[in-house]
Amino acid sequence: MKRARIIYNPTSGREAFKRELPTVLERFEVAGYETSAHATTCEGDATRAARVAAERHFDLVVAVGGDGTINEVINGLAEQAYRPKLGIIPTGTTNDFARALWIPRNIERAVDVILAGQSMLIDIGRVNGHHFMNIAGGGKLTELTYEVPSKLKTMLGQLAYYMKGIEMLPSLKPTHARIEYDGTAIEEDIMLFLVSNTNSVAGFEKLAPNAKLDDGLFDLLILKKMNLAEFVRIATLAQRGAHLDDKRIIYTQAKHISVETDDKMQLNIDGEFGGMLPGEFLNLQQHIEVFTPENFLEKHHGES
Ligand SMILES: Nc1ncnc2c1ncn2[C@@H]1O[C@H](COP(=O)(O)OP(=O)(O)OP(=O)(O)O)[C@@H](O)[C@H]1O
Ligand SMILES: [Mg+2]
Repeated sequence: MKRARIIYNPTSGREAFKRELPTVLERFEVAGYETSAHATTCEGDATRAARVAAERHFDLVVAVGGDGTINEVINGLAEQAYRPKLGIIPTGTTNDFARALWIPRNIERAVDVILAGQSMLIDIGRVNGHHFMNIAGGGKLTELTYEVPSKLKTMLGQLAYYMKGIEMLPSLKPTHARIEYDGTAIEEDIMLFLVSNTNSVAGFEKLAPNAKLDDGLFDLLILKKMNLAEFVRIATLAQRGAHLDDKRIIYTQAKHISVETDDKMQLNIDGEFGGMLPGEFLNLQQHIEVFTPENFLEKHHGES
C-alpha cells in the first residue's frame, strides 16, 4: 500500500482545514493511501516533518498551508536522496506558488488534483543553504512581504502591500552591486533584484513572463537606480507585463547567479527573511515532483 503524510499549518491564512481533515483523510484512504496527518506546532516544524517522511520513504507528502509552509516542506525534502512526491492544498493568504501551478484554492478540488495523479518535475532554487520554489531577492521593497503583518494581509489582501509600499517609498535608495550570472559580470547601482522560478510573484503575474518551472534556469530581474516617480511608473507597467523594455531594467535567464552589495542588503526567500547578502543562487533542475492540474500540464507542454 502507498503511504501519504499530510503536513498542515493550523495557523495559515484560512483556518478551515482542521474541520475538513477527516474528509480529506478518508479520500486518500479510499484512493489507496495509508494516510496520517501532522499539525505543525511552530516555525520550522514542517521542514522536520517532511524530512522524516522522506527518510521513511513515504510515497506522498501533502503540504497544507501558504507559501511559508510549502517552502518549509520543500526544505525538508530537498537534501534527501529519496524525495516523496509533493501534493499541495493551498490554505494560505497569498498562495503565490499554488497560483503559479493553477492549483485550486478549494480544498476538495485541490485533493482532486492530487488524486488525479498527474505530476511534473519542477526546478527549485538554493541560496546560502536555503531552498526556494518561487522567488528570492533583495532590496528594500522586497522586505514588504514579511513587513506586512499576516492579519493585515488576511483582511486586506493585495491592498495591504500597496499601503505599506507607499509608506516605504521615501526610504528606497539604490546600492552598488556586483552581480554575476553564468559567467557574465556586471556592476550597477540597483534598487532591487529578483531571482525567480515562477511567473507569479506577490500578485504580479507578468513580472517574469519567461519563467518556466522545469528549464533549469532562473529569471533574473534587476531594477537599476531610479527616482521615485520612475519607480512608481515601472511598478505600474509591471502590472501588465510592460516593464521589460525599459532601459532601467535588466531581464535575463541564468542557472547560477551571485550577488554582492556595498550596503547591507537583506535576502528575501519565498517571502520570508533569509539572512543577509552576499548570496549565491543555484538552480536545481527538476528536483521536486509535484501534482498539478491537467489543464496546467497541457498549457505547459504546449509552450515547451
Ligand atoms: N503552530 C504554529 N504556530 C505559529 N506559527 C506556525 C505554526 N505552524 C507553522 N507556523 C509558521 O507559520 C508561517 C506562515 O504560514 P504560511 O505561510 O503557511 O501561511 P500564510 O502566511 O498565511 O500564507 P502565505 O504565505 O501564502 O501568504 C510559516 O512560515 C510557519 O513557520
Ligand atoms: Mg507566509
